[in-house]
Amino acid sequence: MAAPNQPQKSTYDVIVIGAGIQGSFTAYHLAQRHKDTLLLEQFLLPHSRGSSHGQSRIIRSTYPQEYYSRMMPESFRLWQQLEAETGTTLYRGKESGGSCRKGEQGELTQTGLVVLGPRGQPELEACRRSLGVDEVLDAAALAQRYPGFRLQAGKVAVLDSTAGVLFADRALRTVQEVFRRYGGTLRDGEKVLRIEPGATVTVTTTAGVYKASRLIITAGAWTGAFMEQLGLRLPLQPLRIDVCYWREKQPGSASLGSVSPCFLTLGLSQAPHGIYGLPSIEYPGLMKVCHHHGSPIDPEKRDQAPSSAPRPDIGILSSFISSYLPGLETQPAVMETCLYTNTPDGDFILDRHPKFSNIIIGAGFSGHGFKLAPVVGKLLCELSLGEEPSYNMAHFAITRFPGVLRAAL
Ligand SMILES: Cc1cc2nc3c(=O)[nH]c(=O)nc-3n(C[C@H](O)[C@H](O)[C@H](O)COP(=O)(O)OP(=O)(O)OC[C@H]3O[C@@H](n4cnc5c(N)ncnc54)[C@H](O)[C@@H]3O)c2cc1C
Ligand SMILES: O=C(O)[C@@H]1CCCC=N1
Repeated sequence: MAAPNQPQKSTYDVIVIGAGIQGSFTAYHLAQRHKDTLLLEQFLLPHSRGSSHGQSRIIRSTYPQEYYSRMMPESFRLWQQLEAETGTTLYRGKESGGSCRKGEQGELTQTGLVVLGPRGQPELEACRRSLGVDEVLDAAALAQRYPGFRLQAGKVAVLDSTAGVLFADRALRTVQEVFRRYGGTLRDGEKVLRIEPGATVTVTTTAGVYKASRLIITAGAWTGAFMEQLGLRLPLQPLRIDVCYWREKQPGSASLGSVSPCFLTLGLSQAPHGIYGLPSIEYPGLMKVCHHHGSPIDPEKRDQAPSSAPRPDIGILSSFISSYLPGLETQPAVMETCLYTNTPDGDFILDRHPKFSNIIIGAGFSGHGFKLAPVVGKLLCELSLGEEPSYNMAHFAITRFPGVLRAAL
């Protein structure tokens, strides 16, 4: 809020639209580099209407695609740097300390992560290679290590012992605090209504008009609508995700609550999009197990789905749980909602607008962007400052989608 009788500042070096984890980390990098930065958020913070809310997200080194696994060491380092800068614990994993400790969040465990799938499945093999390990665990080896899991015939597990759980809400709050500490301006409860491109970009919100020589759009599930305004039809599909928490049949008996690893599946015929799970943080005794997919949704209407609407995800999860996690009940005890914004290939969009090179887009995080937000923010910052990005950006380019450019120009 500007002081009474003082005109509100309206000109910045850079404006970032959307204070989810991607916009907040982008703004953090810009402010750290002494750019006068305005971060705009439509909702009052904190809010639970986008993709970055909730207590937990998986962080892992392993990825089937090497262009993501190559970014993970830097991402781990930047998360640790933020922890050190603020004296805040942001995740529980091997690097951040021992195996079991009592903290604000209760009894937490160094989790690790197992990737489950058919023996020899190409993406599972790529995950194994990304970790530089030879070993795969069969059913007996996995059960010995993690008694809650029952691997089905022909399936194996690859262990990523670097993996852990990020405390998502706390991470978001922390990065925004540091952004402000570096001199950045965060205005929440202020929705962007219009963008006028040009050498100086003009941004009109519900509360004011701002100008900057650079603009970054990280508006999550709302990004597609902005892009239409700017002559681009990006293939972004918002999905409504059922976030499900499952109770142990006998509390403590299945070693699933707080002491299980994270997991994700690849190449299971019963769940081609994948299923993933995390030990309990938000609800003691419940395990978070979700389908890596959901139903198409307009983000403005996310809460209008009738409670009687079919929930195919629950059937897929129940069947997976009865086979692989038999210590859990087969109906969820708690269900919440979150949004993914998917691209057709599941890769992010991190690029300049093809016509307006001072407008940068960070979108399409396809349900796996949180862990990489420190690096994504750095890349979006570099793109906006006209610098050579630190990583090869070919997989994140807008031009990989035919037809998008023609619509723009
Ligand atoms: C259930 C679930 C589980 C996940 N699990 C993992 C995981 O384990 N590991 C992992 O790495 N990733 C995970 N992800 C993915 C990760 O959370 C997302 O990729 C990430 O949060 C996307 O952040 P974002 O900043 O792009 O979007 P958002 O958080 O949605 O931020 C966009 C912001 O822009 C604002 N905005 C939009 N329009 C306007 C406007 N007109 N004016 C001003 N502001 C505007 C929105 O209000 C919103 O706050 C998961 C996602 C979900 C939903
Ligand atoms: O990115 C992650 O680790 C999670 C689990 C796998 C699917 C998506 N999100």
